[in-house]
Amino acid sequence: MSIEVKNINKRFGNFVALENVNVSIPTGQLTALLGPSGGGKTTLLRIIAGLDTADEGSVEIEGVDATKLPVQKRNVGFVFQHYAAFKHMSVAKNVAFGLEIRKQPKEEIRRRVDELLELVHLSQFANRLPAQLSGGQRQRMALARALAVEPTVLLLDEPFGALDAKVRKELREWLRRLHDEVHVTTVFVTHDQEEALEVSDEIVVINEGRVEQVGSPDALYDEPANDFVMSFLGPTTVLDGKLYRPHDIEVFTHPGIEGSLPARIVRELRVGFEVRLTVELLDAAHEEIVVTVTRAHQRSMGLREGIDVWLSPTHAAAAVPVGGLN
Ligand SMILES: Nc1ncnc2c1ncn2[C@@H]1O[C@H](COP(=O)(O)OP(=O)(O)OP(=O)(O)O)[C@@H](O)[C@H]1O
Repeated sequence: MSIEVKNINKRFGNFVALENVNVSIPTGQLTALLGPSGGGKTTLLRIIAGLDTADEGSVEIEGVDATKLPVQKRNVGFVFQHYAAFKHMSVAKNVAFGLEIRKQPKEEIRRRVDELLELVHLSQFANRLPAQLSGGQRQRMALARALAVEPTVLLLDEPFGALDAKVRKELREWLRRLHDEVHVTTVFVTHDQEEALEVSDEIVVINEGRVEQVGSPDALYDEPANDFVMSFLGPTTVLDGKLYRPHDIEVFTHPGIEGSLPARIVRELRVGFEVRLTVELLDAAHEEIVVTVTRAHQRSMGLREGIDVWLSPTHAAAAVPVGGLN
């Protein structure tokens, strides 16, 4: 393991920001800290970096107890949402900065900067000033600068958070490919579940200062530990006291499927290729649930407002009890 976080507790006054947090972050992987705003992700990242100290607990980096080590001695690289570049220095100089203060030979620095700029696809902008770059290019420069000193771990706090949705999506694909090339142990904070599912090898879900679940994107999606994790990863609906994903509920236009529940379609809403059907159960409680089907499926089955249907979760559906166990 590259980073071992053990029994971390952190309070700000009376407020508990992290409670008994234990996380093992594997070497060479891309790990996401995922969770809602205010959950404690940044606080945990800052404690790993040495920018903040925990009240209790320890942090080990590559087998070394780093709990009391100052930030400069941890050999970590960071990139934050708003990256503070040296405005008067060229892109190449910004990337070279960490190497120059370490007094590396000039030729070696030039070679390394060229290599890094190529890695982040900024070679043609080497002589520009940071203000002459787009937001996405600036974040790529920040990554090159953080990688220059060959950190043991790279810590990214919502590095693409301030960018528009399209650039964000491009950069997350780029980050994945970059990581496949350099394999540096990377921890990145995000509140965007799609970003975490798409980019990471491992996800740590953090909510209200506690770790809710740790696992691969597939494990989290297929076997969410509880209703919080399941609903944080995407839309859900309640059927028979359990939480399901709306596309995991099958709709039949005839009765007779064992365990299926009679219902009536009360609304339909088309969103792109899918159709969200609001369906009212024909029981005493008249609960409304949401089912999604493809447009083609809706057409072929004639699923329209007002018709009676029968509902049954698919066999492979992930399901957790509502208000389920942690
Ligand atoms: N220096 C501080 N003093 C007091 N409270 C703080 C301090 N830093 C963080 N907090 C509180 O600790 C909680 C966790 O904050 P943190 O920034 O770690 O959350 P987060 O999960 O990273 O959220 P976001 O995605 O919004 O950045 C928040 O309620 C925040 O207000």
